[in-house]
Amino acid sequence: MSTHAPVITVDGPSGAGKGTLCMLLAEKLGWKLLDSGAIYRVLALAAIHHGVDLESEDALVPLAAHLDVEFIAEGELVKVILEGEDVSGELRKEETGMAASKVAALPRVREALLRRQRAFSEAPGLVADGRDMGTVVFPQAEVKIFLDASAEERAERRMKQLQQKGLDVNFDHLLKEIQERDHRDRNRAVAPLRPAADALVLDSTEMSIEQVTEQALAYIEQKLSAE
Ligand SMILES: Nc1ncnc2c1ncn2[C@@H]1O[C@H](COP(=O)(O)OP(=O)(O)OP(=O)(O)O)[C@@H](O)[C@H]1O
Ligand SMILES: Nc1ccn([C@@H]2O[C@H](COP(=O)(O)O)[C@@H](O)[C@H]2O)c(=O)n1
Repeated sequence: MSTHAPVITVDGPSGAGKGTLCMLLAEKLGWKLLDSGAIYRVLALAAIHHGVDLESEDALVPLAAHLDVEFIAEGELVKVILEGEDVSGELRKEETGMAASKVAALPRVREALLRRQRAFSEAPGLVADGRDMGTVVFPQAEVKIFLDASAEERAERRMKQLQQKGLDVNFDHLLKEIQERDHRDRNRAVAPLRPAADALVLDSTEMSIEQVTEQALAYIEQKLSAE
């Protein structure tokens, strides 16, 4: 007998705060967490390591279908092992995000990664972070949130995040990269970034992490108690 596990989806553009919110929600609810962006990032890294063209759908599909990756939770951090190698640092780089958005635009690549993402759903529940969690991967999700923020605010947040890691970054360059990735993610032919029709849209431009979490939790409580 299969047991139904509830799903909360959080979609939105890069730097809107999805990862931060999803981690807090998963911790608070004691639910599993899916960082679907990490899967696209791992695929992009596998392609780069094997010298595979990021636009060659024929070469990327078998790589996606046989990705040898392990996500190991270590407290608040997740160690990512690709083909036996720790790629956690490389995974979070801006250029890896850009490469991920190129492979993510290919329809058969997305198809090849669908089952792997759906397999994360298990009791007592799943919090899923991505671009198409509420529209394609978990259309039946009990709660859907679309977290947004202006591109300028997202570039500002990313700049602070990278500066905290000791990196020297340029705001205009970051903003341009964010806008380019937004454009690719929003305009691709398959699973474009957009809110599901039944999602709560939260614009976090002028909200703190605490305010976003509070509003999300209130909405989740309301939706789950109405089930
Ligand atoms: N409401 C907020 N106000 C200010 N800073 C925020 C807010 N939400 C998140 N941040 C900060 O912004 C940065 C980016 O957040 P996060 O990584 O959660 O975004 P994301 O949407 O998951 O991005 P990506 O899709 O690229 O992984 C982090 O440093 C985080 O602490
Ligand atoms: N459900 C998803 C998740 C991610 N992507 C693509 O991967 C890129 C990297 O995602 P991050 O959340 O880790 O920044 C992103 O720009 C998308 O192109 C996706 O298509 N679908």
